[in-house]
Amino acid sequence: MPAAPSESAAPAHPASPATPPPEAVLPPRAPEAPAPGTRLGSHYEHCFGCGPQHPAGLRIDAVAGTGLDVTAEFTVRPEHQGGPGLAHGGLLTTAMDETLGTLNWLLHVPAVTGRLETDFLSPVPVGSTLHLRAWITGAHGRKIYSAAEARIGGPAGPVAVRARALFIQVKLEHFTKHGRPEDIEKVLDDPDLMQRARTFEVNP
Ligand SMILES: CCCCCCCCCCCC(=O)SCCNC(=O)CCNC(=O)[C@H](O)C(C)(C)COP(=O)(O)OP(=O)(O)OC[C@H]1O[C@@H](n2cnc3c(N)ncnc32)[C@H](O)[C@@H]1OP(=O)(O)O
Repeated sequence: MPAAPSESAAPAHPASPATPPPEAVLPPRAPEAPAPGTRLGSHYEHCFGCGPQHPAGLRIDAVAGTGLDVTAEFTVRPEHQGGPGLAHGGLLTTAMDETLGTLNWLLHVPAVTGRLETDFLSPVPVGSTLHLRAWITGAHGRKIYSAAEARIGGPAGPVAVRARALFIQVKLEHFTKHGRPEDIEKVLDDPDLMQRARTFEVNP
């Protein structure tokens, strides 16, 4: 049997791809970014994370912060259970993903989650309101690094969930090329949504 590698052979805290490397910088808030305090609304009405039409969705409606940050609230409903009376962990990860995704509006570039790391620090009972906050920690090339936390009971309550993420900038074609055609067609027929999406059109 080969000898186990010595502990000194591995770094104590291997660098995570979701942690900004030294060459990353904090990007500027885009001139087109919504003003601080603006409700960001839903990017797609059937989105599980933010869509008002989704029957079991999280309906997250984030608010732009003054810097590269957003806040949101999410109340856990019975349809979000994993353990009896408790929020499902994957669903809490979705809440983090959605909140982190709204940071797109502050940089004004479309980006998708490449990597998302979540720490679950305490159980979250059904009926709890999570106070979410997400912020950008750096950017380099097409990579956007960010972090988020969810506190129970109030903006200063105990942290129940923590996350960090690597988003990758994409062109709008990412969505029109890969999505199910009938859903794409409906979106293309929606002038309001397309107008909102086109304001994103940049060259990543
Ligand atoms: C209508 C309005 C809409 C607005 C809609 C907004 C929606 C937000 C919704 C919430 C967010 C989501 O859930 S989004 C849905 C979940 N995510 C996805 O479906 C993404 C699926 N993955 C992909 O499509 C692809 O892998 C991409 C786009 C992420 C990357 O592909 P690519 O474009 O070919 O680029 P690629 O060269 O591979 O990667 C670029 C750089 O990032 C690094 N990189 C890429 N992925 C990773 C990774 N997981 N971990 C580490 N590093 C990574 C690469 O090493 C490379 O580094 P270097 O070589 O440059 O150093």
